[in-house]
Amino acid sequence: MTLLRVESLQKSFGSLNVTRDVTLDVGAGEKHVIIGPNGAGKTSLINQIGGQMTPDGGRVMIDGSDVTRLAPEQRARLGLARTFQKNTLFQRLSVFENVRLGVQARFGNSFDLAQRAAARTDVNARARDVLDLLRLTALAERRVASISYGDQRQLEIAVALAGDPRILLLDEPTSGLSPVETRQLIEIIRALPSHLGILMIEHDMEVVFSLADRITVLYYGEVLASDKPDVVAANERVRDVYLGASF
Ligand SMILES: Nc1ncnc2c1ncn2[C@@H]1O[C@H](COP(=O)(O)OP(=O)(O)OP(=O)(O)O)[C@@H](O)[C@H]1O
Repeated sequence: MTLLRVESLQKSFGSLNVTRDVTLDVGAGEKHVIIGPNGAGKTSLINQIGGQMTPDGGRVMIDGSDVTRLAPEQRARLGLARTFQKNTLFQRLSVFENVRLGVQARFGNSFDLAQRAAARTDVNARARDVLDLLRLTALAERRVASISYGDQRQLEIAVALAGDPRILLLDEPTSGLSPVETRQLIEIIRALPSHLGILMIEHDMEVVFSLADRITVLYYGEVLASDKPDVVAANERVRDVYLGASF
């Protein structure tokens, strides 16, 4: 089942075409990885899907609904969540409080006043479950500023997952991580709920090929290939312009 579909997306900054007729989709349970050289337009694409950037043409569909003109919060209500390249955590709050805010951002206002006490229990329970999923339970009471950079990157994913999304966009989740932290994150991403559709940007080829069900290669804003990992790895143009001789 297709959860996310991008159709003929176009975006230019003056004469620079950062997104050129990009079409791709992400199904339930699929891990779809976007690769491409620096400046290929990967983050611009994710920003248009997340609603942080408005495309000039084409459509973004979530579960069949056209969300191209919707604000990020409205897309979040339809089940889309994302992380950013830069850290967006509240450094002075605890790990637990950050995740709880993530739960409240999605569900907080919809709880009935008379159900406040029960709702608080639900929010806390949900936050605890998400911390568990991301293996952060032992750090729950620590202030974010006091935990490692690698744990903060995991926490960003926890916050994104707090609202129980159906589609998760990850912008270079392993950037800046050590090899050990990277391997741990691969395991965590593998163990995320099986119904979740994931679209992620990644540079580390070990991560790409150990996680991806499908790979889309962007080159100067255009889709060069979009297929299963072995097919993409064997694609001559992809090897010429990006992967090189080692793959
Ligand atoms: N708001 C903007 N205004 C003008 N140019 C922009 C803007 N955002 C991005 N660009 C340009 O669009 C091109 C694509 O940038 P983008 O960040 O999407 O690429 P990327 O593939 O994510 O790169 P990287 O791998 O380095 O993160 C770059 O040349 C960038 O300078």
